[in-house]
Amino acid sequence: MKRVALLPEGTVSHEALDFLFGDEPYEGKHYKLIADVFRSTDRGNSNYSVVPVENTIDGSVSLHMDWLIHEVDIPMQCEWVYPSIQNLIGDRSEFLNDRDELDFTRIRKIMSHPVAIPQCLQFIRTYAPQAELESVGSTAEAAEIVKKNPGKGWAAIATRLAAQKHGLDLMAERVTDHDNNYTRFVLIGHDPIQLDREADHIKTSVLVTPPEDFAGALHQVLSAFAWRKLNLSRIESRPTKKRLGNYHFYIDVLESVDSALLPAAFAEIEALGCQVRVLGSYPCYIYREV
Ligand SMILES: O=C(O)C(=O)C[C@]1(C(=O)O)C=C[C@@H](O)C=C1
Repeated sequence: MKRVALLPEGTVSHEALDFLFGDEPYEGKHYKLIADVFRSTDRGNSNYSVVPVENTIDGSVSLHMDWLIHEVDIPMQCEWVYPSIQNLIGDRSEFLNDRDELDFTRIRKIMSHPVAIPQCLQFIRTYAPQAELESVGSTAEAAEIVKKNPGKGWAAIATRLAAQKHGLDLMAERVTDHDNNYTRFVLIGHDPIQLDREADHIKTSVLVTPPEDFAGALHQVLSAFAWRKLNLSRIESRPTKKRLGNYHFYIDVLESVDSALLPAAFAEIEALGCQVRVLGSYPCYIYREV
């Protein structure tokens, strides 16, 4: 059975992995910190790691992108998109007013994952503007901390699954600023994965590093894709971390690396003096409501 490293039980990552695997059994290896999720596959303790890379509201998860680029060299084997449904959870009896109604202005602190808090900022500013905000390793860890600290006026932004697991109340459901809130996940591992579902498309992720002080670098790199009519679905600049103002271009192309066009585009980019590192060429699955 495949061993899959991921954040704790009850996280969005956990819900998303269950969706991806469907009826296919897997052994989940849960870690509190994303760093350990990466290390697990890197050290051979797991076959795959689940990595959230982008969110509709908060954008790129830069910490995770940087782990992919700088800390490990593990290929991406598939990508999928899954809804990030966040809720305000806690012990409702702590937040009742004299009329026995929930009053979120009584909340002292709201905890969650640093990517989940910005997804719910309008809700927090409207209903609990006084609450201190604290980031922890995952949405499920926030729920666990709230459960272990009764009577302190703490609440968590987390999944329905985390509320169930930790015996907390769903005080407000679906509190993200937009309903269309999705997270893009990638599964990284050394072996390709076969899943019993049809891919929506194939994508190749590549990291292009231009030489220093290369005028027009981005324009020339993009033109190698453009004139071949290769469709890019994402492009980001990430710091090389070597010198301020030096960047890698992280690029997603909607094409397989096995096509004739893509290797030719890479050869053209290399001929410009840029380094090209393929991070993976993999199937993508889009979530559909059942
Ligand atoms: O904390 C969780 O529940 C996670 O699975 C992590 C994570 C992320 O890292 O982006 C995943 C999706 C959510 O949008 C918020 C947090």
